Amino acid sequence: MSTLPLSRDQVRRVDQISIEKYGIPGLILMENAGRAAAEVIHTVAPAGSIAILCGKGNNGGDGYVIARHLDIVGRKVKLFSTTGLSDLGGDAKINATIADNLGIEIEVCDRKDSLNAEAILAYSVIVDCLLGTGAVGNPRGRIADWVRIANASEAMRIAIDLPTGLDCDTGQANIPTFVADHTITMVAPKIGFNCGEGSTVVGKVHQVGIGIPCRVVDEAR
Ligand SMILES: NC(=O)C1=CN([C@@H]2O[C@H](COP(=O)(O)OP(=O)(O)OC[C@H]3O[C@@H](n4cnc5c(N)ncnc54)[C@H](O)[C@@H]3O)[C@@H](O)[C@H]2O)[C@@H](O)CC1
Ligand SMILES: [K+]
Repeated sequence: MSTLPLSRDQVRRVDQISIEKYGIPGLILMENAGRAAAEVIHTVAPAGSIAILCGKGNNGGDGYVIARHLDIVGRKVKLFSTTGLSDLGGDAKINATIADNLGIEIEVCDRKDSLNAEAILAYSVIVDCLLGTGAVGNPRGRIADWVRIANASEAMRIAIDLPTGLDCDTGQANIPTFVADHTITMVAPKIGFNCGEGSTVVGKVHQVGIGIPCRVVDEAR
């Protein structure tokens, strides 16, 4: 696995080259990402209930896969999503549908008055699948509200790919930024983890492979 940090554009190019040039379906990459992340979560937080906060992009898609694999190993897990099934798309929708079909609890909070801070605060682990490499600028709307709720909780906080709010390239902590105890990052660490305020919000970084060979990562540099 490559340990050289990647920029936002580079890591997105890695995914694009894998899918378009080498024909690895995005759904397989997401499955590998979610399964690997679930294994790390089960290791660093071997007990306790787990809330997974999902945005509407593929970072949220990872969250539905993570929920399924944690459910398989018997963990109490609940998904909180900013977006209902009918408004999701692509691989995120497929994995949300599977989670829903399996009866994994999903609470959709698509209105300001349905934020449900108490419900989230009841969990001992909070997993941030709100924004990943598709994020631009300060987290907005419900995503910002949930980051603030998570940061105020006493739960163990785990970010998937990168903490929501952290600029992947500059390490600027936008307002608000999820302050993680652990960050489980796909393919390679991101440049922003070690510059700006990055090191103050990523916690312990765990790098996981998602089935992309090193030479594809090199092509994207
Ligand atoms: N096929 C792939 O490309 C893979 C992607 N993966 C995951 O997907 C992530 C990237 O997914 P996406 O490109 O869908 O992007 P994101 O999941 O980061 O989010 C994009 C969505 O967030 C919204 N958004 C952007 N900035 C915002 C802000 N500041 N406040 C509120 N909403 C905002 C956008 O309108 C868009 O709907 C990666 O970080 C990784 O976790 C992994 O599953 C591996 C495979
Ligand atoms: K995230």
